Amino acid sequence: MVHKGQNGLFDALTTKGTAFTREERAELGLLGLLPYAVKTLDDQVAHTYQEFSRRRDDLDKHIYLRALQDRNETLFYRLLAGHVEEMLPIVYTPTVGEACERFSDIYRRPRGLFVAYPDRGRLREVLRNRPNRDVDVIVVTDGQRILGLGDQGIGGMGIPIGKLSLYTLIGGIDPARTLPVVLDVGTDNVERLEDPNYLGWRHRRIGDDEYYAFVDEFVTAVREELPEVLLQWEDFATPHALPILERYREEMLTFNDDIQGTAAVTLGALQGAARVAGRPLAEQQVVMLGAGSAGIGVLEMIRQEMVAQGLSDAEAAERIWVVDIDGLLTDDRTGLSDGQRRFAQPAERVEDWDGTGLADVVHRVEVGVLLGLSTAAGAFTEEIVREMAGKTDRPIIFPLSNPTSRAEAHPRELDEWTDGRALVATGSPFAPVERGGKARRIAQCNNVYIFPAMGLAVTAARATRVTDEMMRVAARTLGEASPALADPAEPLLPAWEDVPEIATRIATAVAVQAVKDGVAPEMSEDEVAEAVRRTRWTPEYR
Ligand SMILES: NC(=O)c1ccc[n+]([C@@H]2O[C@H](COP(=O)([O-])OP(=O)(O)OC[C@H]3O[C@@H](n4cnc5c(N)ncnc54)[C@H](O)[C@@H]3O)[C@@H](O)[C@H]2O)c1
Ligand SMILES: O=C(O)C[C@H](O)C(=O)O
Ligand SMILES: [Mn+2]
Repeated sequence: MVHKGQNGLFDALTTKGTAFTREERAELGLLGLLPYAVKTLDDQVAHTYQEFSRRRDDLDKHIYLRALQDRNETLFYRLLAGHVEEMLPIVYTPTVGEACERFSDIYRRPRGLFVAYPDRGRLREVLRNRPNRDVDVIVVTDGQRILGLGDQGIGGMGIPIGKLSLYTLIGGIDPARTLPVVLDVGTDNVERLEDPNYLGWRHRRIGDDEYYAFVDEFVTAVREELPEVLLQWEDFATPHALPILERYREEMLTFNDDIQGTAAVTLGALQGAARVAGRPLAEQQVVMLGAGSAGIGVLEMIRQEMVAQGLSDAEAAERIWVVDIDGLLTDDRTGLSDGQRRFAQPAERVEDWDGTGLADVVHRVEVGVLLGLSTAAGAFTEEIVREMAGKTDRPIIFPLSNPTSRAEAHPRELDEWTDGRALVATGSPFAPVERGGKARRIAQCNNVYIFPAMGLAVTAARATRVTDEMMRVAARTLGEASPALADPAEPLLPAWEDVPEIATRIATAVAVQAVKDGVAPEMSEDEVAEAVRRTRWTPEYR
């Protein structure tokens, strides 16, 4: 619906700005409110691209695009769609990390919901005030673990905004049906607390009892106001992430992207890598640096895959080695969570080792797959990588920590230290690596390959739960689209221009699985495909 007059001009979801025709201007009471010239959407795209290109640094570019999004969403998405590879790192990782750190400084206009602890008891009212009535997808964070940048308090809001932009760009979710949310439960980031510009509740983070009660009030309000919405949890600190997921996942349509989305994309990328390496996952020794919710989530899915390939639970666990800040996870360690304990090696297996750091593990184990979800920049050192490369023909090495400044290794180094034999995927985007005069694109193993498709799937299928099997199907469908399957010299994951198409494929397969799992109304495969097609929103003036 297009509003009349000034209001219509400033409604970002429906405005056409200078593209309102003479007739529309007359009909909508806009005569005189716009400069005379009438532009087309394509003219506007060309113009905004030119302006975008004039911004000096990436944060300026981010600010420019965010302002455009607040002004004219159709134009924003049309511009993005034509320049995905160039603009993804601007609206999303890594630049969104900086935008979160500087959120209060660069703040211009509100977007979504700021759900603050002092408003507890009134969250139903807060939810009712939401800017968009009908919502398909909520992304919510509490800002405590923003990428590998730690606690950003309210600044974490940049992440739900960025992720939802990709739900639309890649998954075709109507931007009028998205809702970014930040739970403002204080911050322990002293820099933010002392910053006069800080826009959040200036308070230390609340204790766990108050915290879980507040999350519960929020979830209750969401379920009352938007009973069918997909609620995606994002960038919660590990001690809260899994308890929250387990508390709500059987009761409503919800998933945790850092745990489940990351696992699915990693498994997808490993599918291509294992094929090129000529060795199935179940025959690999896997080493993970980092035992947070992301790392453990990935390993859970890897173990399930190894079991699907014929191993017992125990045999799979034997092949998985997890190293955290205190060294290898072993069963004599205290203070491990249940999730971590499932991957703890028997202490006697390592009793004659000199140490249990990453270098020791790589030295002792015939490691074929090395994964990093640790935030430990540079932790995959030359010595470690060279040692691993001596043990296997095609070492599979994924430095997955974000943003770029937290990556466990640079792909150029991995290429050099392994004479080009390493099969690499990174969490953040990196420039192509040159070898023998040829530039090779580096796959970005980031949950952005999964969550937009998941949103499209559950929206189209009207699913009521996100099952593990739906996540596995997403991983498998992505894995089958790996360019490396056809040509081992190609990247492990599809190119960005193909990703919206592949998201449709993933969404269709996931929606079919939702029906099979009994968490979506009965539909034939054709009906599912048609529902997915119909759900997809495209940026054009209507
Ligand atoms: N590529 C993706 O799609 C993706 C998805 C989710 C998370 N991530 C990234 O993964 C990282 C971790 O996320 P998380 O939520 O699990 O974080 P977390 O802080 O809970 O976990 C970090 C883990 O790494 C360990 N660690 C930290 N420093 C270390 C060091 N120097 N040596 C060895 N181990 C060390 C910690 O002990 C902990 O087990 C973040 O950088 C995040 O951006 C990437
Ligand atoms: O946000 C990203 O780029 C991926 C992931 O969700 C992360 O937390 O690092
Ligand atoms: Mn995340």
